Amino acid sequence: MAESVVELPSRLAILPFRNKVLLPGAIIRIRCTSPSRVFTHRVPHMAESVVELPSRLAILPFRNKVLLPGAIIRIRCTSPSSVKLVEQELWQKEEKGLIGILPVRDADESKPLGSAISQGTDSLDQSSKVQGGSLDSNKLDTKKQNDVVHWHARGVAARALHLSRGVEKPSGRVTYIVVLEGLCRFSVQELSTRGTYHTARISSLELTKTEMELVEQDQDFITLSRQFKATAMELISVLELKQKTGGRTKVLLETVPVHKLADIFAASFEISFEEQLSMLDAVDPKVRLSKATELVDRHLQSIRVAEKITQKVEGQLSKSQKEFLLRQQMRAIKEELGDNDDDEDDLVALERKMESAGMPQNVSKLAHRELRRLKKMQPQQPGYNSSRVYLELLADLPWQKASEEIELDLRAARERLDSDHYGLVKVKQRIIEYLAVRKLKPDAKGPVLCFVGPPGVGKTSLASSIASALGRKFVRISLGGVKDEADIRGHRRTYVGSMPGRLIDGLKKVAVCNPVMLLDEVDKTGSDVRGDPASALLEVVFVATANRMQPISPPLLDRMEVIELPGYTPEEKLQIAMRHLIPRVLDQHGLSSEFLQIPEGMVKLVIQRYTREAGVRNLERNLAALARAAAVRVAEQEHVVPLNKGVQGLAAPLLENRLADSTEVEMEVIPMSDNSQEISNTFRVASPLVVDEAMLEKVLGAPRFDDREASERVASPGVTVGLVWTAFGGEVQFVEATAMAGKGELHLTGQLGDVIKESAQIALTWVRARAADLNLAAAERVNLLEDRDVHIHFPAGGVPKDGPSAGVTLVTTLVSLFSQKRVRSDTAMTGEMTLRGLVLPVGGVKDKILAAHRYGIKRVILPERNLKDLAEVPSSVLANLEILLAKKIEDVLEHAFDGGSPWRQHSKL
Ligand SMILES: Nc1ncnc2c1ncn2[C@@H]1O[C@H](COP(=O)(O)OP(=O)(O)OP(=O)(O)O)[C@@H](O)[C@H]1O
Repeated sequence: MAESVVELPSRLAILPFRNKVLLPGAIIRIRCTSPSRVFTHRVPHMAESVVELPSRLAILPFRNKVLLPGAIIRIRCTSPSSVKLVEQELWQKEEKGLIGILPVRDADESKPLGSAISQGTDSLDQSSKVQGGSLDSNKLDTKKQNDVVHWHARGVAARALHLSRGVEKPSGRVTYIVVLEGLCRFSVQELSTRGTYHTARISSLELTKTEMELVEQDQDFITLSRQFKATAMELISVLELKQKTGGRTKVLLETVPVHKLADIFAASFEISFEEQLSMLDAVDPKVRLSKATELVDRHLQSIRVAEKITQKVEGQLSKSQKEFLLRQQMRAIKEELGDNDDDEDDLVALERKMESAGMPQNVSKLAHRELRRLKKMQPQQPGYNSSRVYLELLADLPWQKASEEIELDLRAARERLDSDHYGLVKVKQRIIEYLAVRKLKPDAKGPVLCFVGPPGVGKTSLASSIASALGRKFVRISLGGVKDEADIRGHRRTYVGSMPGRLIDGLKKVAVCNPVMLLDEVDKTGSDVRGDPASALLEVVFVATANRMQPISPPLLDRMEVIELPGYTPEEKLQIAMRHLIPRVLDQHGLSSEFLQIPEGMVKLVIQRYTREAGVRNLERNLAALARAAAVRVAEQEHVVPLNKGVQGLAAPLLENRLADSTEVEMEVIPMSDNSQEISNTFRVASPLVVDEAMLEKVLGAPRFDDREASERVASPGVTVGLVWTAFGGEVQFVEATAMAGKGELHLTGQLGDVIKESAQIALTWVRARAADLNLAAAERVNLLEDRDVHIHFPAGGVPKDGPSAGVTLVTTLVSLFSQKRVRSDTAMTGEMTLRGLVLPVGGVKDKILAAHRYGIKRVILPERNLKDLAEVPSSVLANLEILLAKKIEDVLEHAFDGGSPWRQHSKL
């Protein structure tokens, strides 16, 4: 490979590669199987200037065709005479082979043109002199004696660039394919036959070098060649644009002598035989140039004309195509609008839609005024579109369409609520009362019910139960994140980019005027949202949901009747799971208890180890994950695919084949119907899959929660277990404090509201003021000094915590920090405190106690004045908890520490 230059011989054996290229430097391994053809190829040397012609040449006649100098042509020789010629003159002679190509014209063609020779006899050795002009001759072939052909008196000497010999036929016949390159003109002095082919005595018609030099100085020649080159250049540029080629031709133009170029160009055009002959006869370079210029120019013009025509055609095509596309689009849009009538004017259609929309009179009046305005407008005019969209919307709204309110059957409604929801006794009772009032006084504008509670406690599903009890459609409108009231109410129509509000959108979506509309997350709207939708949309029954009451603006809250849904206890969750969630989840995954069983014990584990929420949303998700895993397993079971009858009839041969010959079973897709029972029956399983602990871990991962968390967190002094209330319901929160060198300042971290910051300041002041009463060793007392900063942190939960319920927790944390005594890890507390140490009651006690229960807390310290709230707490929860009541902060401290308070004596209040 390193050898830089390879010396090539002038002739090489050629191996053809079909659709493949071997590049220099590449290495390739091939298998040769075909009986070989032998190819040889000579690399052309365009630059070779003068060819030495012998005085005699073997002649290959070209019927009605001319080979011009510089042209390259590929011919197949099959006739015995030409095969013989190629064999003897080219194949055997290797590189020296030159032959003469002489045009012949069929005798029956019209009169010969230009110089021609006649070869009059069929005798082998006979020859005839050229007698100027043209002469008829009989062809040599004795069989065709009578066929008269005209031999042209001028020809072109050619050499073979490429020769290939075809495989010999059984008959012994061979064929040759020859690529010939025309070299120079000659004239025939005498034509004779040698064996089966002709030879001729010839003389070259090429100018000698000196003659050529003389011509090149001729002013006419210079002008002509300039003209030719310019035209040729123009042609090349045009072709280049069209085909992105031409680079090589440009090079030719610069390197090849212009009189040769004339031939090359002429040879590449499709011109008549007569023109080819006259080109061949143009021995004078000036004549040749002017003829070639004319040809090139003609070609150029014809390309231009052709281009113009295509452009015109293309233009017409694309215009009609464009129209077609636009029409298609218009039809699609019309279809979308439910308006298939192609010819109908859009506005007429709109008007008709408005007529049938059943708008009340005042609306209809207004709409028609708008329509009149619209009709006068141009579609391009600003405002046209918004006006149209507005009218479309008006026409689309369900002014008259209503679900027929069924006679409200309170007993059925109660049954429905009961069957859909476990527990929630008070909530359901309140809903029944609400429905009863509606029944007695259907037009009464009842309050908007607002379900408030943490996520996943059933707010949405209660609202949808109300809808089905009333026999109405249900639509949920999410108000989360709405900042601008216009988002709900809609923009003023004149506002650019105005849109209907979410309520109107919702109405359009359900397409009835009296749905039950759930305003979801009213607490998540900006505080300036205050309108009263119920007063505008009288037919609609509104129900709202919120996670917390506090952020709801008071005017809005005023119009709603709040029903609080607290979180569930683990026992309630278990019941909800067994009775509602598991059947629903199985159903959703096309399974039944025949396939998957989740025992109570396992559901308990899911509740304890994988969820710690107030509602059942994550519990439902985890159960769904188990069902998915089971569905996969069922689908994978190989031996249990007996299909039910209906399907079997259809798929039996396929299945039989599959089962017979392979381990892979391709199952038929069974159309899913609403009735999942039917689907389940299509497979029969030997035994159901029963979820165990191993499967829990495999599917749900390692347990996410355990009861040891509290004891681990409070292992060091300065940490306490507080109970707080968040948007997710009650939560257990570990409050941590530490002290360090500083200026006696208090640092607080965690997402905290102002009230808590105040509580922390009060707590620190209170403890520092009573430093003397703390039963502390000198070393520990150091933490209380004024050169110490205190840092308190409320970790975990990205939920801002506010509300004044953390006072007692903060004091306990600080006392633990300063006394270096640990609090009890099984005890959680809640309560606010005054500067003087009195414990005040707090809200959300039920939720907080539920949270403590979820976390496995055993003791809860509560303000004494929250005692009454315990009535709300399910007894199953209370049975597992020790409730300790505190009146003063000292009571809290007494209960919080192992072995009593680190207090020396109760301080005087
Ligand atoms: N008491 C219950 N009995 C039966 N299923 C319940 C009960 N409570 C909740 N669920 C079920 O728990 C799932 C979550 O309930 P839902 O979507 O109504 O919660 P939500 O309170 O509206 O939550 P969010 O505030 O996140 O919208 C639903 O599938 C619901 O049917």
